[in-house]
This record gives sequence, C-alpha cells and structure tokens, in this order.
Amino acid sequence: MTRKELFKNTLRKSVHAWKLINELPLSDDESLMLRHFMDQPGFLDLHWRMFVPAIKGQGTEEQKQKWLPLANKMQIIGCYAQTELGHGSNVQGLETTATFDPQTDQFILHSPTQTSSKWWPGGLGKVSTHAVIYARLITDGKDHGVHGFIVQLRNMDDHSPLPGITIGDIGVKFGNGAYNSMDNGFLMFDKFCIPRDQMLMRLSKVTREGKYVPSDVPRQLMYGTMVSVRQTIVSNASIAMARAVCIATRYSAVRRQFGSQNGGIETQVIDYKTQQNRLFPLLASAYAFRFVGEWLKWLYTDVTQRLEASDFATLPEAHACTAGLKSMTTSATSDGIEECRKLCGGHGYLWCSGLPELFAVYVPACTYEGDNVVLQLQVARFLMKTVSQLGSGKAPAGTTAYMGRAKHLLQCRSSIRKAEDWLNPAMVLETFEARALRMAVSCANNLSKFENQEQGFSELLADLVEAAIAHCQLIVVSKFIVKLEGEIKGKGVKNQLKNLCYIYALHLIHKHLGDFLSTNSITSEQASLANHQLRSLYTQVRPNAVALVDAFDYTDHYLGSVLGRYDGNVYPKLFEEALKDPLNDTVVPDGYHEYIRPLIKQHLRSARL
Ligand SMILES: CCCCC/C=C\C/C=C\C/C=C\C/C=C\C/C=C\CCCCC(=O)SCCNC(=O)CCNC(=O)[C@H](O)C(C)(C)COP(=O)(O)OP(=O)(O)OC[C@H]1O[C@@H](n2cnc3c(N)ncnc32)[C@H](O)[C@@H]1OP(=O)(O)O
Ligand SMILES: Cc1cc2nc3c(=O)[nH]c(=O)nc-3n(C[C@H](O)[C@H](O)[C@H](O)COP(=O)(O)OP(=O)(O)OC[C@H]3O[C@@H](n4cnc5c(N)ncnc54)[C@H](O)[C@@H]3O)c2cc1C
Repeated sequence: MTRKELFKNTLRKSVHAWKLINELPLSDDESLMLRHFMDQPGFLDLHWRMFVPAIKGQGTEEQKQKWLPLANKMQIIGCYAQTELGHGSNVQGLETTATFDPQTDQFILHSPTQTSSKWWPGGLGKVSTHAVIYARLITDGKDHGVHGFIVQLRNMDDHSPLPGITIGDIGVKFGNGAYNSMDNGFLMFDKFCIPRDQMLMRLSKVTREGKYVPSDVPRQLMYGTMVSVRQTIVSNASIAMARAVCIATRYSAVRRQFGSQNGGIETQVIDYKTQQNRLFPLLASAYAFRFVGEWLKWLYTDVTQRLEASDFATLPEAHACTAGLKSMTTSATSDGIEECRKLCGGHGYLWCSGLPELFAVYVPACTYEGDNVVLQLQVARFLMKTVSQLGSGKAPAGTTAYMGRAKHLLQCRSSIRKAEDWLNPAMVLETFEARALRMAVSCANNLSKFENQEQGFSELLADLVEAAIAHCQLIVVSKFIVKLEGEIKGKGVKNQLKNLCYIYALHLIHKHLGDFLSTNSITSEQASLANHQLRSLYTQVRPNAVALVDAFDYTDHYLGSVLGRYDGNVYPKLFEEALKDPLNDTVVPDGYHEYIRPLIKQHLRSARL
C-alpha cells in the first residue's frame, strides 16, 4: 500500500473495531485483545491510552463530566501533544506558552519559535479533533512551568484546522508499513485562545482573577499518563518478543543444515548449541517479561488506589519501576527481534518472514514514552537516593528492600559449589542482589567524590545506567521466581517454567559477566559452573521448545510469517509468496526494452568489433 492507502485502511480498521466493541459489546480486556489483532498503530492508541487517561488523571470532576462522555463515545477524538521539535525528553524544557488573559478569561496558546512546534504526537497529524496540549503556564508575566490543557484543533463540521492553528503529518518513518499507519503530527499555535476552564485543573488552578493556585499534591502527578502507558508497554514487550521467538523457534525446528550421515537427513538447526544459546534466552525473556508485566500491572493498580487516598509514598517507586522496566524490556525486545531475524538466516530477511515488519513497528518503543537511557537515569537517581538514605533509619521498601540488607550483601560470598546450585532460587537471587547493590553503592561512592553532585552525576552517567539496568534485571528475575512459588496449573508446566527462569537468570550472568566478576558477586569458577548449568538447561528445554512457543497461542494470521507457520510447511509457501510478487507478474520485466536490452546489445556490438 502507498502511505495514503495504508493510512486510510487503518482508519477503516479502527472504525470497524470501534463498531464491534459497541455492537458485540466487548469488555475493556476484550477490546485490548482486539487492538492486538488489529495489529497496526493508529489514532485509537493515543485516544484511549493517553488522551482519555490524561483527562481522567488531571481533570477536575467538572472537566471529567464535560469531556469524558464525549471522548468515551468518540464524539471527539483526542491525542497527547507533549513533545516538541526541540524538546522531547526534557519536558520542563518545552517552549509552547499558555498565557492567561484576565480581560477575556482565556489562555492564549502560542508557539514562539520553530522548535516549539509540537512534533511527533500520534493521531495529531490528520485525525484528532482535540488534544491534551502541554505548555508553559504564564500568569501576570510569571512562568509556572508546564501544565496540561484541553484544546480543540479542528472544526467539527468539515475537519479543517481552526484559525490560529497550523497542523500536518511529520512524514514517512522507518520501515515500509510499520508505524506509517499512524499520523504523527506537527502543530503550531498563533495566539490561539481557549477558555480558562480548559486548563486541566485537578493539580493546580488559575482563578478568574488570574491567580495561580499551586497544587498541594506532587507536581509529578502531571506525568501520570506516561507512568500508565509505560506499564502497559512492558506487557506489550512480552507479546512482541514471544511473536519473534515463536517464528524463530518453529523455523529452527524446520530448517536443516549440515550433519548428514551416509546421505541421511541433515541436522535441525535448533539442535546446534549456538542456536540454543541465542534462541532459548529470548524464549525465557518472553515468559519473564510477561510475569513482570503482570506484577507491574498490580503495582500500578496499587499506587493508583493509594493516590486516590492521597498516599503518595509509593509514587517514586512506581515511577522508577515503570520507567526502568519499560526501558529494559523494550531494549531487550528490539534486540531480540533482530536476533530472531538472524536466527532464521537469509529467509529471515524476507518480508514474508514477518520479522522485518515486526522490528520496524516495534523499535520506536525504545524511544517513545521516554528514551530508554533517559528513563534508566531516572532509576539511577532513585537508587542513589535510596543508597544515600541507608543507615538513616528509613528502611528501603518494595523493590529496593534488598538494600536494607546492605551490610550482608556487600560482604557475602556466593556459596555456589556445583552447577546444580545455580538452580537454587535463594542463591541466584542473592547473586543478583549483591551485584545490583554493589554497582549502586560503587556509583554512590564515586559520586561522593565530587563536590558538585550534579556534575558528578553527569560524569558517571554510563556507570549509573549500568547500575540501573542491574537493578531492573534483579526485579525481573525475582518476579519470575515469585511466580514459580505460586500455583501453576498443568502437569509438568512448573518444571518447564523453572527451566526458563534459570535460563533467563544464568544467561544474564553470562552476558554481564564483567559486572558479576568485578563486583566479586561470583568467582570465575562459579561463572563457568553457571555456563555448564545453562547448557544442561538448554538440553532440557530443547524437546519442549516448540510446545513452549505454541503455548503463546498465536494464529498463523496473527504471526504473518511463512517461516513461523504452525504446520511447518515452509518451503512450498515461500515459493507461493515469491510468485505473488508483482515483479513476477511478467516473465520479462518492465524496463527490459528500455535499459537491459540496449545494454546487452551494446556489449554484443563491441564484442563483434
Ligand atoms: C503495534 C504492532 C505490533 C507489534 C507490537 C506488539 C504488540 C503491541 C500491541 C499493542 C500496542 C498497543 C499499545 C501500546 C501502548 C501504548 C503506546 C501507544 C503509543 C505510544 C505513544 C507514545 C507517546 C509518547 O511518547 S508521549 C511523550 C513521552 N515523553 C516522555 O516520556 C518524556 C520523558 N521525560 C520525562 O518523563 C521527564 O522529563 C523526566 C526525564 C522524568 C525528567 O522530568 P523532570 O520534571 O525534569 O524531573 P526531574 O528529573 O527533575 O525529577 C523531578 C522529580 O520527579 C520525579 N519524577 C519524574 N517523572 C516522574 C513520574 N512520571 N512520576 C513520578 N515521579 C516522577 C523524579 O523521580 C524526581 O523525583 P525526586 O525529586 O528525585 O524525588
Ligand atoms: C513513534 C513515535 C511516537 C511518538 N508519539 C508521541 C506522542 O503521541 N506524543 C508525544 O508527545 N510524543 C510522542 N513521541 C515523542 C517521544 O516521546 C520522544 O521522541 C521521546 O520522548 C524522546 O525524546 P527526544 O526525541 O527528544 O529524544 P532526545 O532527548 O533528543 O534523545 C536523543 C539522544 O540524546 C540522549 N539524551 C537525551 N537527554 C539525555 C540526558 N539527560 N542524559 C543522557 N542522554 C540523553 C538520548 O539517550 C538519545 O540518545 C513519539 C515518538 C515516536 C518515535
């Protein structure tokens, strides 16, 4: 499809999905499933995941009563317009202004520079009638920082932009189809006025007289929509990883190379330890991210209930966990999808493998909803704060509770003696805790050598990101172990999940061996025992690998991959796909007479000369 066709087709699908949701009707959970099977980014994502939650989280009761019924019936379509051409990560650096005019009781929205143009918001370019806009609030010449506003963008009769608004699509993005189904947009305001009551005023207010009344709750609640979406992105990482792994595992069982004895059949590539060493940790990650995603959903629900009761105590942890896990799981999944493509050899590079499209549509997850490095630095700040409070009498809680055992964890030596000890959950956990704590404490010690803490933080950014990642990996490992401690239905399922849990943990030890050795969390002998155990786990997973990806229950239609077909009938179907290519419509290609023939004839003439 051309970009225009792709975009229009996504509109068609989105509206059809909305019709089904209402007619059947579908529950919220079922609607989310429908979104997965629709399988294309589109304006609905931003409307439901960001526009509506932003109003719910930041609007007053009156504002919710006015706007939510319209949004819930999709009589207005909204997006989330925060990022600008010049600033995305640095939200406090946004330039768009919303200046209160007491004469007219309105805010004047203005884009003072080119870099202040809104740039990237999905659904903004062509579809949205409304947006939640983030802009600097100015009253009586004073800048109160960034606040949210509900703004109508387009005429409800003919969809034309309202006077004072310049709007459009930002152009083609990475890949062929992928995220190009979405109208990521730009937007400029030229002194565009909105009524005062369209500032989202649950957190802070501007009175009729133009007085700014700051909020008595943490200002970070303005970032609540991002926290909510980051949480959902973690579960989505599992879905995308599982999809790539399903394709690569099934194909690895079909594909044979080398190893033929006396003219017999060759070896299935899944039997090569190198293939297993690349594939099975990704299979384990797909399961691990699913479990940590379930836990994160619980954490998010818990913090939301606490916030409703004005208990803000767990907000920093919820922010650190959603930011860190969003970052860690999306980075691992993007890399994992690409690894799966390589695991499928040359055929993985074919469009019909399903992997190039999956990669192209997935990889912006490392950037949207917070650049992954910027988000890990938020985790690092949280960790440095926690370390600095150790010994102050305030015991760390939740995911940092392990830091409360700092004295032990800084000194302990791993008691792993044989390979099987690596299947002991307490020993594995302690290894990850020791490594994470020691990296965090080492950063804190290095920071303390700087007179200026911010300067020190800048100098140590790379180490801080690594410490944050170590902490996030510990969370994933520990939630997988907790999952195994609970009830798991199905004969033998627990054993399979145990194998995957330890593959997940031990492959991380192998991959980040430098961290584990340099922090003395393990010795080199214990590292080789871990490798030994890892190989043994691969052998145990091998007979069940295909069943473990079948368990994701993805249809062939959803996978969209010739290589990942359930029936394994890969080669005939690759031919079928090839023959469908428009280049094969004719035997002699268009362009032959224009270019190829004259070229060949010219050579023939020179040869005769
Ligand atoms: C699709 C096809 C198929 C393949 C995929 C398969 C499946 C997918 C299927 C379906 C997918 C469906 C849906 C996916 C779901 C949704 C995705 C949809 C679309 C995505 C669109 C993306 C939209 C966007 O990108 S919106 C824009 C996002 N922008 C950002 O994230 C900006 C990042 N920057 C920031 O957040 C901040 O600027 C900052 C970096 C945190 C810094 O903020 P600042 O105020 O300057 O803070 P400071 O560092 O000084 O800290 C102050 C203080 O505040 C605390 N803090 C910061 N943030 C928060 C927070 N959010 N909550 C709570 N507290 C916060 C911080 O810790 C400090 O605390 P303290 O003072 O140290 O105690
Ligand atoms: C597909 C897609 C959809 C999007 N949808 C929306 C949307 O609906 N609404 C919306 O408002 N926005 C949206 N965005 C914008 C997105 O949220 C931003 O792109 C994202 O927050 C990253 O910000 P940035 O582009 O400014 O990156 P930058 O911050 O410019 O990052 C560039 C580089 O600088 C590094 N960097 C930046 N700051 C630091 C620092 N302090 N320390 C160390 N390194 C640093 C980063 O790691 C990165 O390597 C979307 C983006 C994409 C790609």
